Amino acid sequence: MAEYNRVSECVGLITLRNPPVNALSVSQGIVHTMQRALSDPNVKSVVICGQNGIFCGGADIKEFGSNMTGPTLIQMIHAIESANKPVVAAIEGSALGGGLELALGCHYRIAHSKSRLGLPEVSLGLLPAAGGSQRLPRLIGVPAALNLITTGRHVTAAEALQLGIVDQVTDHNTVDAAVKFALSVAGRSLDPRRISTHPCPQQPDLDALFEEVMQKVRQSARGAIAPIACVQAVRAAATLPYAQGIERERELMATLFTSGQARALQYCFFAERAVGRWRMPSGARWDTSKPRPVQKAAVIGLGTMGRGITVALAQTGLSVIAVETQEKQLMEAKQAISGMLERGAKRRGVAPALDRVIYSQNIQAVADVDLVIEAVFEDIALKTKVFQQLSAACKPGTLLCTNTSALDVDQLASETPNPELVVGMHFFAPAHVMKLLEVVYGPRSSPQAVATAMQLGKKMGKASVAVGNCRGFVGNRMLKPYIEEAFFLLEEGATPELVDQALEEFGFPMGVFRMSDLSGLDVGWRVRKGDGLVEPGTASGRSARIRQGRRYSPLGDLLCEEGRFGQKTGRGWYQYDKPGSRVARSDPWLHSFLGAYRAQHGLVARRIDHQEVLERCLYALINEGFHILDDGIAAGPEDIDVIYVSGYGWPRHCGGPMFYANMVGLAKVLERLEHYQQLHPEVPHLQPSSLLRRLVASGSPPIHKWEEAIKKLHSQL
Ligand SMILES: C/C=C(\C)C(=O)SCCNC(=O)CCNC(=O)[C@H](O)C(C)(C)COP(=O)(O)OP(=O)(O)OC[C@H]1O[C@@H](n2cnc3c(N)ncnc32)[C@H](O)[C@@H]1OP(=O)(O)O
Repeated sequence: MAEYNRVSECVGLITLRNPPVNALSVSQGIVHTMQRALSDPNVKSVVICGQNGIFCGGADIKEFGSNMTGPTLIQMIHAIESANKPVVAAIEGSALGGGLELALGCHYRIAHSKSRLGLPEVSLGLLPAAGGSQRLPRLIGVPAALNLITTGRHVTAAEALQLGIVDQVTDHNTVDAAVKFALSVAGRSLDPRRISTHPCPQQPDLDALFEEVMQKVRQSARGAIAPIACVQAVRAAATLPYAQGIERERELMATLFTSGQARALQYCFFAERAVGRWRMPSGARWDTSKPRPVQKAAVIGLGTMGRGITVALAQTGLSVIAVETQEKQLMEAKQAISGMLERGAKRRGVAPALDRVIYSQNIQAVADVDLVIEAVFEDIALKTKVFQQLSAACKPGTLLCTNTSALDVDQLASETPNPELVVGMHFFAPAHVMKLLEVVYGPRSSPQAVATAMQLGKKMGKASVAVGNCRGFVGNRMLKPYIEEAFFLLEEGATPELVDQALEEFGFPMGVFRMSDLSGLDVGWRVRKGDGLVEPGTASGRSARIRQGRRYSPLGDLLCEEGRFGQKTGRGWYQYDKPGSRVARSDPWLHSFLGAYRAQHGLVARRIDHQEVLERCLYALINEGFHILDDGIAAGPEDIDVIYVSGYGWPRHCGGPMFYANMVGLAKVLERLEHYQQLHPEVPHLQPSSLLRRLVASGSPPIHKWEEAIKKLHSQL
């Protein structure tokens, strides 16, 4: 996996060969090839590069679960650093994690201008434990190293040069430049080039710096342990001799390596890639379905969602026709979209894509686009009308996409002459920022339409997940029982503060009630009204809380009747200084309202602890996830987990709801659902899904075997 050649007569060239990213497999022969180069008297210096334009993507993450043998990365890098001939890293593509650590063990680093470097181990629940946490602060100073190691961000070659990580940046052939450089430094003393022998650059008030960074990291980590261990490791670099620092790095890594969080984060890494390999129940798949090229798109309806989608498309390099029928709204949208494009461009240091967007009041302007995204108000009659107009206005073959969070994609498709061209593209607000996109296929959507929407989503930088058509698709369908349980907990004695605190301690950025205040209580109220669940009046007792044969909490409706829509009205589950304010404060009115409500309904408040909040809200959500898998709406648990981690704030270090269920143990989840179902028989979403029961009965297979197990279980039905 490492090839050795001699070039320019006296330079040993070691090429890492382990496609696709030249990950450092432990069995790799770098040590062996290094020994060859060092023992060859004709070799004066050595260059290490990677094949196919990528230096090295780091340690092989797939190997983390297995028993690893052979020289450790630390030993290998140490051997390189102690070599008595100069070793130069020729960095193209990526030098990440163990890849950058290997480069830091080299005496010099030459990078291509388009390469990117970083220590992203923290995002896998780890720390740079091949000496990276000890060498980087010695090379670039404590503050910069802390920033890179605790965030895991990748830096450009230009920034790496500025920080002092690399010695030279080239626009030309990197290996040639490195070989030339290696020849020029042959014979020079290597002592000043061995980073591990340097002290960390002096830093005034080190304690205050670490305290400040630790506080910041704890706040943003939301329960993740790796960022904290990263700070501790850098602190060791700043305060201890290298050998002791390495020992501290090893201890910290040992704790992280076997933690559930590292497993969860590594699962997320692979799950994000797995969702790109989508498949539909019809048998259509990513690798046999060719996407259509999309150069020109249109967005219909320029409310909040339409504006965000327009910005996302334009920033991806597409020409966009943005349509809004009312002149005033069109002008307002134009101003807002231009502002968003300008701010985005400023952040990314590029020119704003203002001229990529053409504004029109006329739907006929979409005549020659390749794809349309309809983003009008969430009303089936209005969307149907728009779809009919689009079918008449667009050139044959134009893909028609609807941005809906709840409506039936198949029903809309049936209103067009070409239902195979219709898919849902469910964006999340703000659409140019949020990473998630649900691509919703109906029974008649063609594989090509799905492939095109998935590819467009990927180009926009979204985690795009293909899902089947059902009420709420995947994300919102699972959210419903989660929210309902939270309402029931309030009826039984909890407060919004208690529920939110439990969920935020678990790792959600916002608890369910703060989130509801942010998105607006009126949104759910409108949906419940549409479903015929909202009854005006003040009926009391148990029967008033049973609707359509199941337990129902009218608490949200009652708040809406009071005009409490959340942040936008300055009152909701919390109070705010003024409408639009974001700082939620506990509201005594709400507490006395809850007391009066319980009294009116004959409910006696009891003490509810965090564990009950988590079990009832999370297990109800997870249970719906099992229904979704059973129904074939999501092809596998990874699809659900990516949706929850990228769009719903599920803490990444818990891997997503299905991974979490797997980690807690399916039997335990089943037992707790059964327990709560006995206590609340009128709550159908606490009734364990038959798939969960069948998986437990078949011995609770690990998550990577669920898909196979589900296929087997389905074939037995
Ligand atoms: C201690 C720990 C140490 C010392 C470590 O080094 S931990 C690993 C640190 N490295 C990383 O976190 C880098 C992870 N990889 C990436 O960020 C990206 O893959 C990339 C920037 C290197 C390339 O990106 P891109 O071109 O978009 O390609 P993909 O991301 O789709 O990846 C292609 C396939 O390669 C697999 N892959 C990538 N990195 C690794 C790795 N380090 N170990 C094992 N496999 C890796 C990835 O899963 C893709 O596989 P398929 O999905 O195609 O099967």
